[in-house]
Amino acid sequence: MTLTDVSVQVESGLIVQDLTVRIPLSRNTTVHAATGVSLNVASGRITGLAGESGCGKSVVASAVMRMLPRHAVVSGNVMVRIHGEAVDVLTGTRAHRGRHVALVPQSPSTHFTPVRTIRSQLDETIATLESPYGIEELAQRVGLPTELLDSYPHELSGGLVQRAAIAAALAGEPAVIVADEPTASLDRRRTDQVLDLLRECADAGAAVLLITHDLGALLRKDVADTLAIMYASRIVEVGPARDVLADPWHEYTSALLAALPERGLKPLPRVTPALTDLPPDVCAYTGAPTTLVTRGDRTLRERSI
Ligand SMILES: Nc1ncnc2c1ncn2[C@@H]1O[C@H](COP(=O)(O)OP(=O)(O)OP(=O)(O)O)[C@@H](O)[C@H]1O
Ligand code: NI
Repeated sequence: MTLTDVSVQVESGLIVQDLTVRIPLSRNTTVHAATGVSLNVASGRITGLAGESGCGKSVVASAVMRMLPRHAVVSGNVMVRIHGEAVDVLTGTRAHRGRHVALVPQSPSTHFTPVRTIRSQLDETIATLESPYGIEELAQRVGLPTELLDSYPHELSGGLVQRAAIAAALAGEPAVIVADEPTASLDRRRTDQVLDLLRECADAGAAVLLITHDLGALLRKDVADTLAIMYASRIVEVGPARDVLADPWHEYTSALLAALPERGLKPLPRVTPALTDLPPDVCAYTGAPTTLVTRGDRTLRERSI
């Protein structure tokens, strides 16, 4: 089975098949923002998507959220399956946002407007999404003390605002939650709390795509079931998170792990190339022509010659 056959594995959840996104900047310059990205996230599971800044992680999130720039050229499939029924994200209506798929953003304080209380903004989300939940119920679910609901975003810590953002994401009972660097501005304790909360969301049935460049947190918390590693717009390997972290198959994954502070901060041997200047059909990391090869439950982009 290859990665492109993933649809048969996911009864409920998110399926990304061969997603390619090109963003024209000028007549001669195009950003190769995502190339042949295939990923699946089953209901009840967390799939981590990790890689350095600028490799295309948020572009994948934007495709799933239907938030790509209008002039982006997109091919491939993004589907949300709910009990076997598929919603085509790329061609369907925008109504799916918040209901089928919800975003937990990187900077929740920019997600909420500063001039209104958390309560009024959550109330609005609940009304817009016709949420089955009341505000107190949602606040309790994410561990946001209800007496803080009348605060303005700037009056709360980053961790608490992130909980409010997760409450907003849960309001529409989404089948899929895309968390794009949800712990980027948080200290270790609050990072761990948010990761625990995402685990609870998955345990309650959501398919969670967790975008991060913090492999250290994934190692520490063991929160992802599956882990995909992305480099210069392409997935270079994917497999059970524990296996990928303990025994990386791609040299880029090994380099990322060696660069962690707890592993000696070894500088990455190559800088990330500009995505405007990518060679076709070769791995930007190794320079070799590559194919995706699947062995058991792991897939690797490996040299084809
Ligand atoms: N709207 C856009 N217009 C033009 N280029 C874009 C746009 N959005 C993203 N890009 C480019 O696409 C590439 C991938 O960006 P993306 O934001 O997905 O990276 P990322 O992996 O999420 O990085 P980070 O970890 O810093 O968030 C980058 O080269 C970026 O400059
Ligand atoms: Ni990003």
